[in-house]
Amino acid sequence: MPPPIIAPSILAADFARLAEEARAVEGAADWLHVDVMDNHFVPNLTIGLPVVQSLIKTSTLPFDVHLMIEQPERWSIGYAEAGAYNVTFHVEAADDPVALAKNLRAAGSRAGLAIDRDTPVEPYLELLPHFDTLLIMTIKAGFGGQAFMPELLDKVRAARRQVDAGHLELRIEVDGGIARDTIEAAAEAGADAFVAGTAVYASADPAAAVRALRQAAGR
Ligand SMILES: O=C(CO)[C@@H](O)[C@H](O)COP(=O)(O)O
Repeated sequence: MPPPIIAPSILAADFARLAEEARAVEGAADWLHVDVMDNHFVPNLTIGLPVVQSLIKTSTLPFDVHLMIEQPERWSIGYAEAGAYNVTFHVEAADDPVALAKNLRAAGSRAGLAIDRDTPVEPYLELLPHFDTLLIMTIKAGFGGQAFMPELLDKVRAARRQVDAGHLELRIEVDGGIARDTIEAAAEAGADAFVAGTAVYASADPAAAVRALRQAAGR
């Protein structure tokens, strides 16, 4: 497996200082994870395209945009055109996930498929060749600071088997409750990209927290 990706989630950052908070993990993090929520797909509201368009200009980090929104077809391409490295939408919200993945790639970003807590992964494994990342929620999407759910790692194991059997170039990303005491189990299950909000931004030294997570991932 390739070296782990550590992606701090700005959901746990100070929203009045987003550019500074992004800079605080430059040099330590691999990607910056940006949670977009619309208060419909999930019962929470964060930021949208105009904020991401501005924030992306202030950072050297690749942006890993996680759309927790209805109608991802309407908004996804705008994030790709804004320069996002990876744009992930939820399978539960998309009408035609493969068509949207193709459109994202054509617009210049990587394409990610997200699976929420209550959605099985098996029906979607055959779609993986069309994607660059598979984001498996290890909580219910919507809020940071929730407890990691180890029982959801069975989905990671199933995805890892599929990725390895098909020799796919796809990152398996986990999101929710990832911290120094949970990241190793996620890595052992087969995840190779890790989103962490609270574990990074509740720390007095976010860059050091990222380095500690990388070490705890064990690879
Ligand atoms: O997508 C989400 C929440 O829906 C996550 O990205 C959270 O932001 C992760 O936060 P922590 O669980 O690490 O605090």
